Amino acid sequence: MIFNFGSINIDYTYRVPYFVRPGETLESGEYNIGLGGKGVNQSLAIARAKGRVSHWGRVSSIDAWVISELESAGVGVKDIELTPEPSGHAIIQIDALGENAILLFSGANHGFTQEKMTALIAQTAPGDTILIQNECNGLDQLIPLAVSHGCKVIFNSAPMTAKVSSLPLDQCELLFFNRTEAAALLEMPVESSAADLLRRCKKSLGDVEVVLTLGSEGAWYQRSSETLFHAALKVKAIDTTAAGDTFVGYFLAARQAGLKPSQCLQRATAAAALAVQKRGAASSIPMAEEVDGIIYQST
Ligand SMILES: OC[C@H]1O[C@H](O)[C@H](O)[C@@H]1O
Repeated sequence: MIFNFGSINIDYTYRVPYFVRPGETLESGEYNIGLGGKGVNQSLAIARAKGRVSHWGRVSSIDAWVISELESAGVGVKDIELTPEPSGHAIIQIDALGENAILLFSGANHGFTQEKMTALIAQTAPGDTILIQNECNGLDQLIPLAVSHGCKVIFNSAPMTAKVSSLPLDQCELLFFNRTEAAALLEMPVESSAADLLRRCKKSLGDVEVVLTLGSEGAWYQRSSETLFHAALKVKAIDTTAAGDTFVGYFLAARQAGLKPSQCLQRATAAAALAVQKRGAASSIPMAEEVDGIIYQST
């Protein structure tokens, strides 16, 4: 079982010709409300990939429908708390190239107490996996707590903020970064090559496993002296929202099923290629059969 300590957001998505500029009022011709949040997207991706996942989260009681939606997708929901605070939400602009710009309101995602985190970790067993992104509060407490309980911590540093550099990342088992996140954390130029970023990761984080995602280029996996690359499938992106989350979820479900890192990369890149061809966050995450199909066609 993967326990995902993750955000739950309501996404308000607007298609725009370009991202709105300071002082400008820009009209959007298309608008959609849907389920999102990096945490929820990753839980759904694990479940759609046929992995076993239980979501730890907080959402407003007004948005209790989220729980039914996750449950019917196969995500464990018993530790999702309904709150009096407003849910986290995101205002997402999608431009003509399918790229996104996201404004985030944390809401209930930032209401975890130390007591609650201790209770969540207390129900795990040594060897369990805890997945974390950077949209909930308390990570500086949760990571050491999970590690001291014998859990394996997997961290996706999205969205990147200054606090990530103060987290005990060397205590994690596996880290997912994109190029911008890795460069910020390692204090390197964003134009740095993947090889340089990975070399610096090894120097700073030792033998922690690292997956470096490079969007339409592909993704790297590194562990000790083993380094692997898998190229992305060439597709036309219409909406890149949640592609990174889809990648993380599919990679972890494949790992949970005992596949080799090269196969985890293959499934994750195929799933992300499908996700960018659909609109929305949670709604764009493919089912395992679609991923099987695209892998079959491309080999
Ligand atoms: O990664 C995509 C997600 O980022 C933000 O958290 C939005 O909620 C969106 O669903």
